[in-house]
Amino acid sequence: MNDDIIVAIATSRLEAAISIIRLSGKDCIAFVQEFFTGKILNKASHTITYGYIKDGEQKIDEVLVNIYRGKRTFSGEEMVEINCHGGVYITQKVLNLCLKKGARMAEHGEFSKRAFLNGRIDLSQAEAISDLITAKNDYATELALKGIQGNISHFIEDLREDLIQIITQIEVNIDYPEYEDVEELTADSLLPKSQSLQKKMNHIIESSKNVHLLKDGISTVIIGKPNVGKSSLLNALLNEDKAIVTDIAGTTRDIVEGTIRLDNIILNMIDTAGIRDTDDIVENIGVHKSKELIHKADLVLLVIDGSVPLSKEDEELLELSKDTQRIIVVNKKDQGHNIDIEGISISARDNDIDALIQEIKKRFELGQITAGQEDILANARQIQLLQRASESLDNAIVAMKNQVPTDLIVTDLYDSWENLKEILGERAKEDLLDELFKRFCIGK
Ligand SMILES: Nc1nc2c(c(=O)[nH]1)N(C=O)[C@@H](CNc1ccc(C(=O)N[C@@H](CCC(=O)O)C(=O)O)cc1)CN2
Ligand SMILES: Nc1nc2c(ncn2[C@@H]2O[C@H](COP(=O)(O)OP(=O)(O)OP(=O)(O)O)[C@@H](O)[C@H]2O)c(=O)[nH]1
Ligand SMILES: [Mg+2]
Repeated sequence: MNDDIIVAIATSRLEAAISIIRLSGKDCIAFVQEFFTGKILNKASHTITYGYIKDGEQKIDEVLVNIYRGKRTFSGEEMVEINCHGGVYITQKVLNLCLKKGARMAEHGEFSKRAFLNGRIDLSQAEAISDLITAKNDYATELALKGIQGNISHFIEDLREDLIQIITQIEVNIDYPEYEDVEELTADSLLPKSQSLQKKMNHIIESSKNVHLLKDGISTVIIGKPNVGKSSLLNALLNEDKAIVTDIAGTTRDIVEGTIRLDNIILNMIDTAGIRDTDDIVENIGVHKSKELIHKADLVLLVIDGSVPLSKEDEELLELSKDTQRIIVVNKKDQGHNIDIEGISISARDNDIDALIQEIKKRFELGQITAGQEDILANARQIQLLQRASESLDNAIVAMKNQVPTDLIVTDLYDSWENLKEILGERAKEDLLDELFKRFCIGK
């Protein structure tokens, strides 16, 4: 099955100057030679040849063809790229010809999947390729590029190296209890090594936790009692009249969303229904949703009307959001503030929101994450596996402290080992791979 020649349009499917049609699989150079006038059969790898794509005697397009001989290619097997004219129709025509001649349409991410299956890259590198394509800011691109170069692979390998040393020390002792050079195997000698390894793991887990903020943006919910100016704030941040603003309390019923970029920070904002006790059924559903969102969000903007004294509803919201990452926004500054609370003063109506923007930037100085910190995981899958590795190691540590027989300790250590392997996809099952590569785009 892996001998199939797969084909896909590898460029944007819009009208453009040039499109690349990418093929991968055994003997795909000979395959393309059948309908290409340039001579590529005996050309060296990584060369470009000019000619025409022909369907029988019929010229289809004037093209350049790149050939890549296995295994040193993107997919780790023989590849061809046809650079045709970038019209939507002409590109489709060349693709259809490849299909007619016997290639099959590539699935999402199948070129990268082959690169993985052919051993050219590991799973963390494959994920990084996908991340680079979907990256929306500099942090995300830098992180993804490091991942492609094997940054994650390397520090996971280092953890594995530490772990295997501990395991070996125990195994050698089990197998050759009389062997003289074996470091004396007491909990005293294994424990410090295991603890320092666990510390390394936990450090990586901690520093990786904010990565989703940087890659996917900060989910930001705007809450407050009715009429304080939540929708006005959303509109001011978005710089457009997206949400309806009126002086009627209870204007926003359902959530309104919008995304802005503050330098490299992406805010995915949600404007909610003002929170109050109400008999209106529709409004009540909105209020319920707003309360739920408070605990799901990465950032809560609690809006308070500063022109009037703090009300019971404000107090409730202050209490409800007190354990979240929260900014108290005191609105209607233009009317003069008549309130005693620490917060950021703004006037949403007059677009006077700079202080708030500065505060958000200060709270999320995400640049630090990539600048200083080298060892960072890229996604929830990887973090979860490292967490499991750390938990298994913890079991082993507890066992060591309790002088449990070493052959039992080894079982936990192997568990830890397996989880580390899975981060790089070494144990990944077929269905997991399918699931992962489905998220890639066609042609990647
Ligand atoms: N035309 C074209 N442009 C492209 C790609 C491509 O496949 N084709 N890429 C695809 O995404 C990216 C570049 N990434 C690539 C990664 C590895 C190899 C590759 O051939 N690797 C071999 C040989 C490396 C070498 O010669 O040193 C290897 O690693 O063994 C090629 C492209 C972006 N631009
Ligand atoms: N003076 C003044 N009025 C404001 C300011 N921001 C909003 N308003 C007014 O306050 C009223 C309510 O604004 P909205 O943005 O609809 O308030 P909301 O919090 O979304 O209200 P609900 O959706 O009903 O919960 C409108 O009349 C706005 O023009 C401000 O900074 N200063
Ligand atoms: Mg509103």
